[in-house]
Amino acid sequence: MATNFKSLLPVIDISPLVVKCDDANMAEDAGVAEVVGKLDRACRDAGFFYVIGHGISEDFIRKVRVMSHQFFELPYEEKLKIKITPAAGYRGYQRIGLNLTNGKQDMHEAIDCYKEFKQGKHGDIGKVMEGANQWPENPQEYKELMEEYIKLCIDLSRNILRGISLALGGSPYEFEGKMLTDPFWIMRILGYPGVNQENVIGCGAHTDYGLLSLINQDDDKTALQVRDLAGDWIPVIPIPGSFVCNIGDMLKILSNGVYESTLHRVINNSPRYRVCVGFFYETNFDAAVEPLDIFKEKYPGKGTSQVFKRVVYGEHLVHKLQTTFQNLVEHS
Ligand SMILES: N=C(N)NCCCC[C@H](N)C(=O)O
Ligand SMILES: O=C(O)CCC(=O)C(=O)O
Ligand SMILES: [Fe+2]
Repeated sequence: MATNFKSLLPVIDISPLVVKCDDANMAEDAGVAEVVGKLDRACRDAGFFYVIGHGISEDFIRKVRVMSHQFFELPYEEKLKIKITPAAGYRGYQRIGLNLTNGKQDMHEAIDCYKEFKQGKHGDIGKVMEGANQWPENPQEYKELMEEYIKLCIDLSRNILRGISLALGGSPYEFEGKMLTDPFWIMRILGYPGVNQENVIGCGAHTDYGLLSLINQDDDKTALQVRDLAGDWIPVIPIPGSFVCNIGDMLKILSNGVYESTLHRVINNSPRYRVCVGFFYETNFDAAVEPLDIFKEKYPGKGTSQVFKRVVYGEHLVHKLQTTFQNLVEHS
C-alpha cells in the first residue's frame, strides 16, 4: 500500500532518460541514475508522479485536449454516431453515466479506444474486444492527431518503463522481450461536465489495469485525487505540459508488490467542463503476469506478505470491462 506521501506528488524531469533511452549502458549516466532514483522513490511511495522533460511539446499536448473539448461540445445525436457497443469491441462514445465504477454511475462521457488486432488473434478471451476504433467526422483531423498522439505515448511509456526497470534493480529491459513484444494499449478520452453541486463523482475510486498510465489533464481545474496511506485524498494539481504518470495492476504484480497501483478518483467541482486524455500502456494481451524472478529474489519480504496469483492481462481487462459496462451488456 502507498505510504503517506502527503500533499504534492513528486515532479520528475526525465530528460536525461529520454536522451539515453536507446543506450544499453544508460544506467552509467549520472543524469539517468538520478532520474532512476527519483522514479524508485515515487513508485514506492505514491505510485503516482508528474513527468516533465518528456520531449512531447506542450502545444501538441494542449491541442489534443482542445480538439477533445470540441468533440464533447457537439450535439448528443452527433456524438452517438460513434456509439460504443459490445459489437464494436467496447470502442467508441459512451454517454454520461454509462460507465460504472464500483457499481455506481460515473459522471463522465468518453471515447474509448483500444489497440486493434486481427479477428481470432486472442482467442476466446479476446473475442469480445475485437473491433475497430470509432472516430468522429468532427473535428476534422482529430483521428490523425490522436493516432500521432498514441505513437508518442507508446514511445514515452516504453522509455519510462526502462527507467522503472532500472529503478527496480534490473536491466533496462526486464519487461521488454517477454511480456512486451506486442504491448497492448488503451486510450480514454474523458469529458467531465461542470457541476454546481459539491462532490459529484466523475470517476469512482479505482486502480488502473496495466503497466503505466499517462494522464493529460486540463490545466485550469483540479479534479483528479490520489489516496494516500492515511486514507486522505490528495488533489493532483495540474502542471502545464506535464503528464501525470501512475502504476497499474500489472506492474504491481511484476514488481512483487514493491510498486503500488494506487487508488485514485475524479471529482470535478469546477463549474466548467473538464477534459482528460488517459493513455494506458499495457503488457501483451495474452501475457501471463506474475512477479518476475529477479524481483522476487531482490524483494523476498514483499512476496511473503502479499502473494500474487498469476493473472492473464487480457482476462483482467475483459473482466473489468464487463463490470464497467454492465448496462451495455444487459441492454444489447
Ligand atoms: N483503462 C483504465 N485504466 N481505465 C480505468 C477506468 C476506471 C473506471 C472503470 N469503470 C473501473 O471500474 O475500472
Ligand atoms: O480524469 C482523470 O484525471 C483520470 C481518469 C482515470 O483515472 C482513468 O481513466 O483511469
Ligand atoms: Fe485511472
